[in-house]
Amino acid sequence: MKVIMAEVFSSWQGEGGSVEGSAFGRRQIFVRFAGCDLRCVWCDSKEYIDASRVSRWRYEVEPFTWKFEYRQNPASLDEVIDAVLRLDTGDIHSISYTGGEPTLQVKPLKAMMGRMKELGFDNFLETHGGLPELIKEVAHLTDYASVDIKDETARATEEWKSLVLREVESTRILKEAGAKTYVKLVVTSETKPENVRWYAELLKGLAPLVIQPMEPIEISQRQLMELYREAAKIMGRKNVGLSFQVHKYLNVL
Ligand SMILES: C[S@@+](CC[C@H](N)C(=O)[O-])C[C@H]1O[C@@H](n2cnc3c(N)ncnc32)[C@H](O)[C@@H]1O
Ligand SMILES: Nc1nc2[nH]cc(C(=O)O)c2c(=O)[nH]1
Ligand code: SF4
Ligand SMILES: [Mg+2]
Repeated sequence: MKVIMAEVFSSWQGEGGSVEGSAFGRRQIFVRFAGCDLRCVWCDSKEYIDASRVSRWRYEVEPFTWKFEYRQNPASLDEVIDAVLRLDTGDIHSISYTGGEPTLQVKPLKAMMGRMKELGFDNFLETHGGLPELIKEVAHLTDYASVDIKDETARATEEWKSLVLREVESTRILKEAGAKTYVKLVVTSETKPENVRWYAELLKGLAPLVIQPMEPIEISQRQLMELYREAAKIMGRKNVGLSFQVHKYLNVL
């Protein structure tokens, strides 16, 4: 089976804060799929969102060395799994599937998740959740899920409100399938408190929320805490947390 890959590397999970379902600080092998159907203005993986322009993928040869080898796309599933297994250091909490949007290539994603479970690994899915029909295909193989809600300021799509509703639906599907799931909201200084209140109403009783400032950070601490408080007032004080992209500060992948 073929898949359009971006990269495979070893790191620790740098996002997620301290809510249930987060794997923040855990060792992971990251499998980054090429291609995305959204266009978040602040996306830090822009070079991978047009799959047709990702002619080759890279895999790290040894953890934390920044040494890569390159292969042509499309990759075979077996070569991707080999690249993952050679990075297994015996302390791996879970395999992170990210992108781009991993669910867009749902057939190889599903096959790979099934294979990694057989090999004894847990699966961590990082997704925008905009495609609940595809989430349904992999929910039973997902141990952990981080589902983004795209704020209006991300300008991810013209159909922003319906995207949010689909993301909430994906969260519901993952929870019902037994995946430990949290929702991540990237915020900017332009994020409207009324929008955060809307997301919080939708998520209340469903899944915890982490609020993650867009990098590079431009939102003030005061604004950030105001958004936090609005969400916590609706969802409950134990169901909201902050998340930062810590890997960027520590200069790891
Ligand atoms: C590159 S995305 C890939 C997974 C999926 N497409 C998604 O958006 O959830 C991985 C994570 O990085 C976050 N992210 C990307 N660029 C960011 C930035 N500039 N600041 C903060 N978070 C960012 C996304 O919100 C998402 O949670
Ligand atoms: N260390 C590290 N943690 C991450 N958490 C989410 C990431 C992603 O790009 O999906 C990511 C990433 O690229 N590196
Ligand atoms: S959904 Fe994820 S990969 Fe796609 S543009 Fe937004 S942040 Fe980037
Ligand atoms: Mg990233």
